[in-house]
Amino acid sequence: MAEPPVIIWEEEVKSVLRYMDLVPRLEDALGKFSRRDSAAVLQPVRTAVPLQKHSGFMGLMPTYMENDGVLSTKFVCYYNRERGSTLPAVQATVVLLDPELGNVKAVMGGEVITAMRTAALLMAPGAEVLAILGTGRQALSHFNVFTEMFSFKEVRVWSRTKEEVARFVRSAGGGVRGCGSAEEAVRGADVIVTVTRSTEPVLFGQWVKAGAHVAAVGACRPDWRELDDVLMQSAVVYVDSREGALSESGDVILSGAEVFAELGDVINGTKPAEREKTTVFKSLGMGVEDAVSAQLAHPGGFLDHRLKAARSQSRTLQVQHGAHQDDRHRGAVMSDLFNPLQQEHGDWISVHGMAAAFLLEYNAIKKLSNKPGKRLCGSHYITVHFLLTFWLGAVTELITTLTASSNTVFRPRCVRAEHSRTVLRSVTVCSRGVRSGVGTPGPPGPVSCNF
Ligand SMILES: NC(=O)C1=CN([C@@H]2O[C@H](COP(=O)(O)OP(=O)(O)OC[C@H]3O[C@@H](n4cnc5c(N)ncnc54)[C@H](OP(=O)(O)O)[C@@H]3O)[C@@H](O)[C@H]2O)C=CC1
Ligand SMILES: O=C(O)C1=NCCCC1
Repeated sequence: MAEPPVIIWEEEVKSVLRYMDLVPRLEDALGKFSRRDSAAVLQPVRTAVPLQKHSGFMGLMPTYMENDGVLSTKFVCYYNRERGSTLPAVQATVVLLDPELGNVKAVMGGEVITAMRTAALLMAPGAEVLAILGTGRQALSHFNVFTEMFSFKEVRVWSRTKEEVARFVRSAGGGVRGCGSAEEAVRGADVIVTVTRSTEPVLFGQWVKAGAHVAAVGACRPDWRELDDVLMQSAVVYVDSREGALSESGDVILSGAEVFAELGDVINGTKPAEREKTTVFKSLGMGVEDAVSAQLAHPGGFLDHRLKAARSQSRTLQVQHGAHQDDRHRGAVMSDLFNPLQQEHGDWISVHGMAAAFLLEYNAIKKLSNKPGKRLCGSHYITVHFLLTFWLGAVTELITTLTASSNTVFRPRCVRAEHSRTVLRSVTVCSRGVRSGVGTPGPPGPVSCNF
């Protein structure tokens, strides 16, 4: 008999999913999708069931990845809420099934998955000014991932409600300029993200700087728009799915714009990323993105130990978002990369490092004590003890991080840090300064467009 399904709540999904794990899987999934190999990805266009009475629809997003043994569907309810409503626009649930038996293996909250997988597709290396139109849930996830991955000189935000702009600026913790109009936000921006529930254009081509990249995330029905015809017809248009765009995107359908490529085509190298031109990525969201995200968070999957840890500890592990300081990018990438490495591999190396430290200390003290006429005691002992444990602790942590990130036999898969945080804690406190000197690793490769 099949096991009963596991329920994974939003908080747990949030605690296990990280961009560093998600980004390469999304990249792989989008590439597979665009090859149109039905054994790699089978994903029909979303079925939308109108919820007329509530100004919304329920989207069904099934996906089968035969080669990977992943079968899933997302149910997503989207509502065009009344202005000022505090109810969420998107509610989602992802169901993972066993493709052979057909039983449900897991049911998980789909809002974090939706927010993270949507934002993770949009990258913009080298851009200096980011403009976000909209201040809701997607606006925040896009702000988080963009500012984690890239160092913008300026971030501007606009939404039609002044108070919402002020709230967004406050919650972003500084470094964001609230704008009084969409035009003010957009003029001169290198990257523009539209994340509104608008059904009419909010972004006009005449405002958009030549060579800018637009990530258009809202307007997901065939008669809804966020971008005007001028922009759609003058830009090079990328989509996540051609079929999806031609049946669901008002911006594509009503403007008559030509779809140049799917993101997967760029990943596969069959179509170029036209970096010098004005580009639009029209995002609608795909089931395969939810499938790989859910597979990541699923028990028994790649992040199983994080899920177990999150469940067994009263506190949950945190998805690190950038500190709102000048070094936000560096800090966020550092913590995103090093915390998991340390969590996964740190104990084993730290325990050995501490043992080595004590051995060295023992030998040093023995040697000093054996010198004719010398006896090591009192303050001398404390000095030697402090210097050795402090600095060796710091060096141990450095070695931990570097070893865990290497691809050698010194990276045992069985190592899990959750067993003995107490051992790590002292070392971590000692070596915080040393850690920040390890050097900034590059951010994970852009999922896709790399515009
Ligand atoms: N492509 C994808 O994969 C996904 C797309 N989406 C889409 O992203 C968009 C944002 O979703 P989400 O952040 O969850 O929604 P929220 O309700 O949290 O935020 C919506 C934002 O849009 C603004 N807005 C609403 N109506 C208008 C309008 N007529 N003109 C200008 N601004 C408006 C709101 O401003 P105010 O506060 O003033 O109302 C608010 O800032 C939606 O269109 C949704 O369909 C969502 C998930 C995935
Ligand atoms: O892909 C998704 O998930 C969504 N896309 C469009 C709007 C609702 C959620």
